[in-house]
Amino acid sequence: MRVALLGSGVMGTAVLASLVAADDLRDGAVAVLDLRLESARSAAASVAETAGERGIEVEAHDDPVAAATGADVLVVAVKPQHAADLLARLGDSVNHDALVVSIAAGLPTQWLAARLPEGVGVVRVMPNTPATIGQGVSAISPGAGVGQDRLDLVSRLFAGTGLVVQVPEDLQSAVTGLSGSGPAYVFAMIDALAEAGTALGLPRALALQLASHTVSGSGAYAARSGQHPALLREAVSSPGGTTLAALGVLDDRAVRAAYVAAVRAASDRADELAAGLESPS
Ligand SMILES: NC(=O)C1=CN([C@@H]2O[C@H](COP(=O)(O)OP(=O)(O)OC[C@H]3O[C@@H](n4cnc5c(N)ncnc54)[C@H](O)[C@@H]3O)[C@@H](O)[C@H]2O)C=CC1
Ligand SMILES: O=C(O)[C@@H]1CCC=N1
Repeated sequence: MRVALLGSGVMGTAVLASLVAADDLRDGAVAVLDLRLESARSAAASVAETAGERGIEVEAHDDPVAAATGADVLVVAVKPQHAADLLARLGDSVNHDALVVSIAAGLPTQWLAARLPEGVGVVRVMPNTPATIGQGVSAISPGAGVGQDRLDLVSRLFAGTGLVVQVPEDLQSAVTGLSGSGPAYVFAMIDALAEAGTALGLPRALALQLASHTVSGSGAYAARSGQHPALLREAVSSPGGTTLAALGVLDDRAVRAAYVAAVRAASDRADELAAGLESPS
């Protein structure tokens, strides 16, 4: 199998690590494309060892046609605003039986399909940055005419990013608002908690360690325990104790409502990105 990874920024590089870990790629090839050849080279270098062990050839390109030619699967990993330009540059280099997988926020499969040769299947995926350490979550949605076999292939190719779930495409903006952008909300929380600890006299490095492990441990506990988070929160909150004093402050400052509004704002922005797209000329 030959895969073309189109865009080797933050997410493209994380997806590349997952691609080279997939059994479907054994003895295959990945062409990594970026306008900035240095970026493509550095992404390729980041997986060189694993790729070498698995007989996968990884090439760096700055020419879209050279990268896309002969690819069975093409992964679009440029910013949504750059996708039209990228697809136009691919010209006739995309095989009619190829599968295009887009991780770009907001871009509908129909919009992508309209810019690709007839018959090319499109799958939309929304990963998140913890994919970099294989602990992300990727939501996948098939476009028109994409069957279960090709969806299963995409699940395998993204398995190295972490959990893979399937959602109808009309839920992709909601997914983007929650898990796609979500790591940023959590990192902002870690930063704030660590700063608070430092202000209370903890050494900065220790405060950061305590904050990030509290978040990762709580996330793993919530995911694995099967208990509702309200019950887990209650188990921390002794009557008349320290936790309820803190939760009272968060309630006074409407932190819960702020999270709800933040996720909605991100989801609305994904819809806006889609609404702002031009029709193919
Ligand atoms: N960063 C994140 O947390 C997530 C990003 N995404 C999506 O992933 C996509 C990529 O995002 P990032 O990796 O964060 O962006 P990035 O800016 O880090 O990477 C994009 C790369 O595409 C390259 N590029 C731009 N135009 C190109 C073209 N015409 N041909 C070849 N290369 C081109 C740029 O040089 C850059 O290296 C976006 O569509 C974003 O919506 C999805 C989920 C999470
Ligand atoms: O901020 C963005 O637009 C991208 C999509 C999801 C996370 N980052």
